[in-house]
Amino acid sequence: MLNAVELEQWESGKSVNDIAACQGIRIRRHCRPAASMAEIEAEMGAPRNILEKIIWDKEIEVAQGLARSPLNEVIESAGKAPPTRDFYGALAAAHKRNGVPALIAEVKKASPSRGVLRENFDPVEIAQAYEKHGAACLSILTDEKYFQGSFENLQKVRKAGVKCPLLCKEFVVDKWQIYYARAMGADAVLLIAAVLTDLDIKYFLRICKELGLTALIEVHDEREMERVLAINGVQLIGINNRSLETFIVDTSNTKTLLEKHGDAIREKGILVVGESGLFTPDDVAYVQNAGVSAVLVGESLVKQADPGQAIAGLFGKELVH
Ligand SMILES: O=P(O)(O)OC[C@@H](O)[C@@H](O)c1c[nH]c2ccccc12
Repeated sequence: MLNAVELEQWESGKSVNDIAACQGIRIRRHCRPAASMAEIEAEMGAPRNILEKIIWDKEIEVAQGLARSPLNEVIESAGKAPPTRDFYGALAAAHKRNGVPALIAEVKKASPSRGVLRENFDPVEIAQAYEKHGAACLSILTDEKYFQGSFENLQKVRKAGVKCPLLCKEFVVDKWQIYYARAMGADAVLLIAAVLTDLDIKYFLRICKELGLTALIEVHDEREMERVLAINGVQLIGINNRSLETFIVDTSNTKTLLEKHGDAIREKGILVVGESGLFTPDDVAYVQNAGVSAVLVGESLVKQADPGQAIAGLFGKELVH
């Protein structure tokens, strides 16, 4: 059986990377999960940027995950997981209640651009502090190699009794990861438009719908925003102020993209999340005025001695549930 991507490739005679390039996607796939990185680089050259490097490692990691936990088993455990919590609904309600963008607080130990953000990192303690201080939802980094996260952290936070809906912050390239995230307790998954073709996004959205997961679709530029707005069934769009290819952070990115597309977004009832590089109440007000209903924040909270208390500092007031 061919999957949707393979079918399109077979019908058009184009490779996955040709199709992606036609959509303006710069990230290539090696599609050789059993090969060594040296062999892959001999064929394709070195990865062109950090995001491409992460994706190349992820393709190999997913193949290893599949070998350990076959797809049918993971689908079965996803089916047995307790029901999802409403990620979209929690953001909309918190925004209304507090009059400031709803907070998705990120459980983030490290990142490739900033290194280790917090020594003595206790994911459950941080998650509970965020929840106590009014975060609407939490984002749990699961990538191990570049962010020092884990699926175990996601599972631990869920099992510790945290009630906020949880976003699995992963570099999704394969449906196996979506079922796995659900099996580990996720209520939402991130899909990155810089990495995924339109067909990938549509296919993954169907799987999310079937599992009751919310998809947060991340865009960084005009082209990605246009692609995502042309896809039916999108509920949540994240505008990343940080380029995952260059690490450059620019909060005016949110403003520029919403000036152009805000009307279309509102018409469709899509909520926008302002992501990355937010440190002060002024930063939050700036993206709020640009039109976001929620913000995704990691570094500025996780770096403080008390990440829960840091929330009131970020918003200039206490948030309530
Ligand atoms: O730590 P910051 O600058 O507050 O950013 C949080 C979040 O936006 C960032 O971690 C992020 C946004 N999109 C991503 C995709 C993959 C990994 C990480 C991210």
